[in-house]
Amino acid sequence: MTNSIAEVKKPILSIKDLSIAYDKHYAVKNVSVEIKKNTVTAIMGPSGCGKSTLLRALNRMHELYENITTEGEALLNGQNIYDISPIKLRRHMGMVFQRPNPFPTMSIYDNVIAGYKLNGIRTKKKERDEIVERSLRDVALWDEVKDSLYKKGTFLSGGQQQRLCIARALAFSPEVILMDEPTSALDPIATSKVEDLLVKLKENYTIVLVTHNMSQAARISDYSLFMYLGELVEYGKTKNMFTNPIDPRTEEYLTGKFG
Ligand SMILES: Nc1ncnc2c1ncn2[C@@H]1O[C@H](COP(=O)(O)OP(=O)(O)OP(=O)(O)O)[C@@H](O)[C@H]1O
Repeated sequence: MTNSIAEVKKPILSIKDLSIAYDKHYAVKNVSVEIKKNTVTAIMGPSGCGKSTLLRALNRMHELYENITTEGEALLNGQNIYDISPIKLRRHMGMVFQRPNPFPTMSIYDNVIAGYKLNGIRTKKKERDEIVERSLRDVALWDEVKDSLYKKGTFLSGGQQQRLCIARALAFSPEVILMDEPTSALDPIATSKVEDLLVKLKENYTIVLVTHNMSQAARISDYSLFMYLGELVEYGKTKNMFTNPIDPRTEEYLTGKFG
């Protein structure tokens, strides 16, 4: 069900009849939705409703597992993500996880540039320096770490580590950043910094954010999806969904009746 609003922004990602099953159990069922460019879109819903499964499918993370089947399609700028190699796709669609996970043996600098190194992409030192500075500036971390770039990433606070992981995702200048509860392991101050950052980043990127935190979705997302038992129950402008949900299940969830 879609909130009836004049849609002005262009879709960057079109998900069509996407279903994902673990063995024979469907965790995501026939989801179709268009994610608009330069927005923050929140995926909400009670535990186990398929939020992370849907997000991971967009980055083709399920293919490594034989028991997981994916049906339907997802188009990035009109191109089927299954027609792009996973490595190339991940340059266009970065991923940030729940727990900050900088590579523990690498310096801050090497963490930011890790995607290039791990994929064997050769770059000149000057170019690498520029990518590292740009990415760290984008996450408002440059001033905090510019004098300690060669210290280990794990020396940073939890919130700084998460911003470092976002910088690592930004190093390839992706179009879309997929985020799976990126603030759930952070304290309120670090959470608020990451939220401010996401609102700024949407000027240049499109953000798809799985969150358990309804007030976070209300604060920073432009559009929201509400999922229940693997189905997309409702999609629309966050403001409309929170003030005037269409489906009774959305209303029950938003008013804390379950989840
Ligand atoms: N690797 C897996 N193997 C089998 N079943 C899985 C696997 N991962 C998830 N599931 C099942 O798929 C369903 C959806 O899980 P998923 O993690 O996508 O939900 P979620 O909405 O992200 O939950 P949460 O909010 O608790 O993280 C659940 O029933 C879950 O048990």
